Amino acid sequence: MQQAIYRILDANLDRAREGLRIIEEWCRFGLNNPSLAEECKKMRQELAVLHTWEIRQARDTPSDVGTELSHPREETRDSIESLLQANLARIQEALRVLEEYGKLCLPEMGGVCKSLRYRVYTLESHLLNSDRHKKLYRSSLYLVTSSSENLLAIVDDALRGGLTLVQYRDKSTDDNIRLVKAQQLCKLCHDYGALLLVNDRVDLALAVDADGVHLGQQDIPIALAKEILGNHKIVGRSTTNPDEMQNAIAEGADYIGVGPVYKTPTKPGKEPAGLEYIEYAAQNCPIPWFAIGGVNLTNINYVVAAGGQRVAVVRSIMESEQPSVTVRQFLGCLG
Ligand SMILES: Cc1ncc(COP(=O)(O)OP(=O)(O)O)c(N)n1
Ligand SMILES: Cc1nc(C(=O)O)sc1CCOP(=O)(O)O
Ligand SMILES: [Mg+2]
Repeated sequence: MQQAIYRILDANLDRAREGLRIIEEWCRFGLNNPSLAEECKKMRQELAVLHTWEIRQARDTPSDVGTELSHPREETRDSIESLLQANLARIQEALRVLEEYGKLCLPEMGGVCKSLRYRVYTLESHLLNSDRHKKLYRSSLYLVTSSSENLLAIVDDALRGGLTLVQYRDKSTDDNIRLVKAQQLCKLCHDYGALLLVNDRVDLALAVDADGVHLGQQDIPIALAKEILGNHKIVGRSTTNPDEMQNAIAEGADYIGVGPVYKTPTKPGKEPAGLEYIEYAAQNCPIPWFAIGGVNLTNINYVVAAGGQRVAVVRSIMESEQPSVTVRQFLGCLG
């Protein structure tokens, strides 16, 4: 019995690791995307740790009745997409098997493989999904809104300046008005081909068919938000330190907020994480991340020097006399 389970684990650890290597090669040589390639490599390494001597010892290839079995569809691939799709599915299947059989004898394997499966879903979104994730990748400036009578006019002007990512953040308005504003913002952003995410509220994001939601540390699990919104939508998470970053990645976040970089009245009482955390993110974060908190046109060069390539701002744009000009200036600094 134990021997049979170890053989299953051995075969599926191999499948998952091979599948990841195939995806990694495309990220590295096809997309020239070092962060996605690094994420694949990290996942392979985590699986390698689980692939212990005892499990490898159980291998018995000559008596494996499955080595000759292959589906005709595995013999040909008609595009890179179908190759990626097939291998991502293979990795997900293998991780599911590892999760289930691992529970019988190696309890820690279940948890690790579950988290890896979420990360593979995120990888899949970045590689295959819609324009939405590509737009997220390409966005270097993220406007997080604050309450304003001129909300739509400010966002409109900022979009004219080239902004491609907006978060509707409104902590105090009544829900019936919030719903209307979220609808209006969603339409406005989509008219410009930009993305709209809703802060905190998965229900509002669902109701207006927004592109996703931004969740804080106290909000619901990312997997649940994706169950509600669909895996094709974007879910982001705020982080203030490396542990929160690693948890968000393990949970399958599509992007994270990294901050506060500086003390900011927009988020009173939240101690700055500083440029050190930006440097950490630059070295360690494989998914898109946005430096947030007190970032403006005067200090953005420090953020960029620390490795920040994307920033999220509230006041710098919401309080600007000319949002479109400010957007262009930010985009100029972010290259
Ligand atoms: C891009 C981005 N990063 C961080 C936050 C902050 O989220 P949270 O910690 O949930 O705080 P509130 O914004 O809800 O007050 C964010 N909104 N966006
Ligand atoms: C909404 C928010 N979240 C932060 C975090 O660090 O999680 S800092 C922040 C406020 C950012 O506003 P401004 O650009 O006006 O300083
Ligand atoms: Mg929040």
